[in-house]
Order: sequence, then structure tokens, then C-alpha cells
Amino acid sequence: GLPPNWEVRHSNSKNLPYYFNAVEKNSRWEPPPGTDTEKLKVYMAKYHSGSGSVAGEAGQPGKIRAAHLLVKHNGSRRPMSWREAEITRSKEEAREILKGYEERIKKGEISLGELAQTESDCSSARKRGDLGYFGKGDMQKEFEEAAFALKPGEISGIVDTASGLHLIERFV
Ligand SMILES: N=C(N)NCCC[C@H](NC(=O)[C@@H]1CCC/C1=C\[C@H](COP(=O)(O)O)NC(=O)[C@@H](N)Cc1ccccc1)C(N)=O
Repeated sequence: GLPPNWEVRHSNSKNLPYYFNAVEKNSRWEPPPGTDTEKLKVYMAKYHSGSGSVAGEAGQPGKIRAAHLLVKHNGSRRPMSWREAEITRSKEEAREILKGYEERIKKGEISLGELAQTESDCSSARKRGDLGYFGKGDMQKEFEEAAFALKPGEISGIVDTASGLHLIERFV
């Protein structure tokens, strides 16, 4: 269910699917606007039937796929990350930082994935924040409730978990 001229391709370097438009010579990591995500889910299940791929669990009922950008603070359950050995910023500082990111993303200036690569305090940063497919019970409650409440393509407001403050983008 992709809009005309769009197709799903596979990035071997990142072992992730991406979306390519041969006519516009345009490619993107997130499904293009207007993608029929229900059909895409079935397509991904067929396309990624290979074992081990992040979308391997594609199509399983009740699973969704999302990316997130995490900004930790000194009250986080694990105040460290690949970016910083010891995270000392306050929760309020973290909120201000994430509010700035949220404005830029929602203005369309930059994508969540682009920012996550360098700014997210989660190891998923190397996958542009992509968490792969997950179902109920996998993530902390606040994260799960926020992610499942989003429609595919939507981006959350600031979500507060024991890990820190998150922005979440739901793909399918
Ligand atoms: N796909 C799954 N089932 N992976 C297990 C998720 C465990 C779950 N995690 C969370 O709820 C939060 C929200 C998203 C990330 C996350 C926390 C932390 C960062 O916070 P910290 O633990 O330092 O406090 N990142 C992770 O877990 C990463 N492995 C996520 C990930 C990274 C790379 C590829 C895929 C997934 C939990 N129940 O704690």
C-alpha cells in the first residue's frame, strides 16, 4: 500500500527497509505520507520473511513498529549512554532539550530518525531510533501506552518513563 512510484528497498548496511521513489529520485527511512500501513504490514511480512531481520516479527497481530528519541537525566534508572558516561542534566533541562527537538521535528525541519542518530541516549540511536516490532508487555507501561495510542506516521508528545524523556514515532 505505497503511494505511486514508491517502493520498499533494503539497506544491507543497516539491515533495514527504506522507501525509494525512482521518479522523484528520493529515498527515506520512514514510510512516505499516504502509505496504507495495514497493507504495508502484510507486504513487510512477506518481504521480510527472512529470519533475523528487524522486521522478522512483521505482521504478527498486536505488534507495532516505532522509533524513539530518548533524552536521559540525572533521575533516569540508568543515567549513562553511548553518548555520555555519566548523565548529569536535570529532568527539567532534559525536557527543554526535548521540547526543542519536538518543535524542529513537527515543523518538518528534521526527522526524528535524523536527530535520534546523534542525540538519543538509547542504543537504538545507531538505527535512527528504530526499535523494530514490539507488542504489549515489551516496553515500560508509559511508553507502550503512548506508542499504541499513536496512529501510524504520528509522533508523540514528551513521554516520561524511568529511562528518561522520549519522543516516539509510530511507523506501522
Ligand atoms: N524490543 C524490545 N523488546 N527491547 C527491550 C526493551 C526493554 C524495555 N525498554 C523500554 O521500555 C524503553 C523504551 C524503548 C527503549 C527503552 C529503554 C532502553 C534505554 O533506556 P535504559 O534501559 O538505559 O533505561 N533501551 C532499550 O531497552 C534498548 N534495548 C532498545 C533497543 C535498542 C536497539 C535496538 C532495538 C531496541 C523495558 N521494558 O525496559
